[in-house]
Amino acid sequence: MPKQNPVYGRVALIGLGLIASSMFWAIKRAGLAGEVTGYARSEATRATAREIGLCDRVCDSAAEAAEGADLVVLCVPVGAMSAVAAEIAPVLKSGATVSDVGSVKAAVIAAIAPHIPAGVHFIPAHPLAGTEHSGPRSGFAELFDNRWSLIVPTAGSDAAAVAKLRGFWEGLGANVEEMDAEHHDLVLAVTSHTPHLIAYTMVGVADDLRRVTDSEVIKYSAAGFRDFTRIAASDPTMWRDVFLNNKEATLEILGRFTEELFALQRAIRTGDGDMLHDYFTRTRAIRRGIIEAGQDTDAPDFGRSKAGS
Ligand SMILES: NC(=O)C1=CN([C@@H]2O[C@H](COP(=O)(O)OP(=O)(O)OC[C@H]3O[C@@H](n4cnc5c(N)ncnc54)[C@H](O)[C@@H]3O)[C@@H](O)[C@H]2O)C=CC1
Ligand SMILES: O=C(O)C(=O)Cc1ccc(O)cc1
Repeated sequence: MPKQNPVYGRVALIGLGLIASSMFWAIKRAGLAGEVTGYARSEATRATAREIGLCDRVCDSAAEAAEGADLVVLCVPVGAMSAVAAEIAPVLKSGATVSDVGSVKAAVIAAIAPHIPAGVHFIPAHPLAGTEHSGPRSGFAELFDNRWSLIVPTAGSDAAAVAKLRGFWEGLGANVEEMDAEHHDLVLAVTSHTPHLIAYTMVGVADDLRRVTDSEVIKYSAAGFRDFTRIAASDPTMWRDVFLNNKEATLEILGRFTEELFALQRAIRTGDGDMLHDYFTRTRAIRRGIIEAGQDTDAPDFGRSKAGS
């Protein structure tokens, strides 16, 4: 029997993929809403949602799902946010909150904000939790447990509405912090966006090489490369939109990455073992710092016990 602790009367989830389906199961787990409506663009996704009981009511348009909702969460790829916001704008009820879960914030705010009518709160958010899977069957209630969810209030955001959204995300299991959009986009460019691009590149290089080495790249792939392939299996539409909409920060970090890579390349070519050793010692300390701060819930135990050696 789920706990009953409703924060909103009705919640509408637009775009029924990994994040929305995880939100739905977590909402039900904690009883955070009286009713959850949902909409996805494709008929097949709506049919799947109805089949698996994803949402109390699956609607045939975004406007139908959003009408009368107290909280509307846009869970579509970043590039689709503007069109969805325009579609729901006329039916939003006064006092409602519109939020989103997009991986980029400045561009998403610019895309959504112009459509938000007076009397409706707009409070962007971004859960830092996900997997390489997508679609309505990929979600699970525990996705946000003990993960960060960043709330990015816009100019003039209503404090009570922000506090309510914070309580909602905490009810979903997340730890909540507030951050401004530009800072968010730079931090995410370092911690998520550029690493994804590097994983895509590495798997692409291996794929080119596979033509030379036949199937050995797959057969003998070690843990590091397997991690890259997991990340590189992420949804192409979502990640295309992330890079097109967090251009400046990603290019800035990619520029720095390239400089470091050239420095390491030079050290290898010139046989500068000290440089390589110093560099890897510094990066190992960063990893250990993350584990000691308890910020890597997936880290195996040996990571902690060896941290002082
Ligand atoms: N996948 C991840 O690890 C994370 C994703 N995000 C963000 O969450 C959002 C959703 O991502 P996922 O749930 O992973 O994607 P997903 O691909 O699993 O689901 C997206 C859903 O939106 C629907 N959709 C696409 N365009 C639409 C439109 N114009 N109108 C209505 N529905 C539309 C798709 O049919 C699909 O059901 C994205 O903005 C992404 O940047 C945030 C945190 C983590
Ligand atoms: O699966 C992974 O490794 C992730 O990095 C998950 C993720 C992907 C996109 C986000 O905006 C936030 C988290």
